[in-house]
Amino acid sequence: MRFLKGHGTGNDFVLLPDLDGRITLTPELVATLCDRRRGIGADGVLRVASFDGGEADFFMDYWNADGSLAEMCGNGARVFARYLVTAGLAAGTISFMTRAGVVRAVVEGDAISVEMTPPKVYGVSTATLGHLTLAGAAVDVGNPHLVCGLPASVPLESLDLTRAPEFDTDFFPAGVNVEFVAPVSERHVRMRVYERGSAETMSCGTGACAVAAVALRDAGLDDGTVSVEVPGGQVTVRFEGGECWLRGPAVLVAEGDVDLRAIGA
Ligand SMILES: N[C@@H](CCC[C@H](N)C(=O)O)C(=O)O
Repeated sequence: MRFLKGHGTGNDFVLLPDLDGRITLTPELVATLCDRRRGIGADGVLRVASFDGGEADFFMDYWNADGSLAEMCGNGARVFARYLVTAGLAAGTISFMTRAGVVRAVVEGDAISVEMTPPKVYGVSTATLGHLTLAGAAVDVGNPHLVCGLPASVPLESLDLTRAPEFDTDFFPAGVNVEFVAPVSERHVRMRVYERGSAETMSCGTGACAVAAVALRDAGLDDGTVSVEVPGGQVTVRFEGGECWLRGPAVLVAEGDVDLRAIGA
């Protein structure tokens, strides 16, 4: 099976070109491909499929590393756009379908901007990590997020994210991505994330949008740009006139063929 590997600020993906619809993905196949020892290794899989609906020519079929489906992946969308342009399948402003609706992407040199579902801050819940329980803002970015601000006494680097944070499953019946945030200034934050279905990742685009939305809300602003530092680099999130744009680097690093029998799929 032909694949490419790409990442956006260290959030990495196996891309499977499948414009003729020959690939049948299963949770087991996705989990095997994403296995960092037995497979290729990635935080998720992006199947590049055709779309026939008029609004877009392509469908971003995103799967988390554990084989679960998610509505949206912001970094994945940037890597998906990088693939379409590199493969000569699209140029200029690119539109493609996701499970959260149509997405527009614009290539700006090394960076790619993607128009995201405008984040909706809709409630308050908690996450528990060991002995630390934190209140957080629930944010919908097409997929669910819980944005937890850290007290100044708890350094971001000190968190043990090798284990999943506990959360209120009545509040988030479909699971949640949990962001831990340390402010740098009003419009500059640092974050780490524990992703639903992928564990700790180096970056999360929808998570950055959720965190930026909470930062702007806390500053009493509707519009503005927030810089979000993640372990894998930096992205920016711009809110303007009701739109939300995620911008950051997206690169393809390899391509090849994976032997499905050898990886036990
Ligand atoms: N890394 C992604 C988010 C991927 C989906 C997430 N794990 C979920 O289950 O909602 C991003 O860049 O947005």
